[in-house]
Amino acid sequence: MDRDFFSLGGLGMNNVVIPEPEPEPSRSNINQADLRRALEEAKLKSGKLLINGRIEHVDEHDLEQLAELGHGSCGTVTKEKYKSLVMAVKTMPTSSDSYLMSRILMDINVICQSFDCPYVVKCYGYFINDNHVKVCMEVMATCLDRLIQRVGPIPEPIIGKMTVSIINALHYLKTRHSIMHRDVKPSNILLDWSGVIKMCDFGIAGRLVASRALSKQAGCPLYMAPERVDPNNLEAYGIRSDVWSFGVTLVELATGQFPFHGKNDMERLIAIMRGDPPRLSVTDGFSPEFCNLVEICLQRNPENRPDYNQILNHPFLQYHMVADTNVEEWFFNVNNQD
Ligand SMILES: Nc1ncnc2c1ncn2[C@@H]1O[C@H](COP(=O)(O)OP(=O)(O)OP(=O)(O)O)[C@@H](O)[C@H]1O
Repeated sequence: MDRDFFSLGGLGMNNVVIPEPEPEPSRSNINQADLRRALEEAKLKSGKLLINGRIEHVDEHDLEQLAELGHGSCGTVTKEKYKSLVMAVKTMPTSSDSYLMSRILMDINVICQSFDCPYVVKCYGYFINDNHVKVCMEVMATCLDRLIQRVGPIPEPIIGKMTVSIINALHYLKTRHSIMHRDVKPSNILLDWSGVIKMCDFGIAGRLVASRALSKQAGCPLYMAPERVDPNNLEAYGIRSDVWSFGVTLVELATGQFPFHGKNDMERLIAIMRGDPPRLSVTDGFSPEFCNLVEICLQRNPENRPDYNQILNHPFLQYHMVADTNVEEWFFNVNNQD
């Protein structure tokens, strides 16, 4: 590792406040001076890639584009090569919109500062210019959203291993950086060819103040906890809202389907606010421990949901932490069955 790397605070921005991404109607709350300072700070580290433990100064034009990997609401992800290193590069247009810019800077900052967490996708560095921001990450094989679209429900032992990684990532973000992810869903969980699971996409992560976050609307509404969807609830919310999104994700992985039904998103949101939370059943072949974990995470009252320490100590996690499950082999087999 480059000697100066840790003293520089990794590639993240440690000395500035990044205004929290707050979608409409609170856009005007974004502090423009903080945003400018964060952007200037980020530009100082633009073009520095951490490769094999050393920082290299790289010209983005030396990256060779190989293939498209996917796209989301903020930009496109492509497979690109620099010398012999193949990376996943997320390109997002630089925006005069403060909300979008704070989202981009938050994403960069969290991913760069989390370089010491094995459950967060690794970042090599980034490029920022007046037109776009390119974040260079390790290449993963797929996100879990695409995986279930292709293979359907995922076997419980594989979900067990995924659960251990997801909760460790969320616990790390909370305890080390005092942030909550706020967008936990299958498309933000990635799997590599050796069966390693990591979280990505920290654009709308929220800083926790006294264990609570304030901006309400950030995140994909369909995975949001009822207390975040409810327009009449103006209370701040805590990590237990991410625990709900994690519970919804578990049911989707186990059944292969998004668990709230309706003809459109509005009907699905009403089902989230008013309907019974989804459950798994032992009669469908799931273990009692798995059914119980889903049940306690999908409690309508956030105070009845467990925190990360309680989830890490839950019998389902305790079992799968040490279980001899070969995710790599399972993934190899599903890739080669058709
Ligand atoms: N490091 C990576 N390696 C391989 N594929 C990736 C990587 N990061 C992202 N992808 C792919 O690119 C897609 C788009 O990612 P991105 O983070 O931009 O958006 P998203 O999370 O899918 O959607 P949204 O931004 O709307 O939440 C992902 O769904 C995933 O399939």
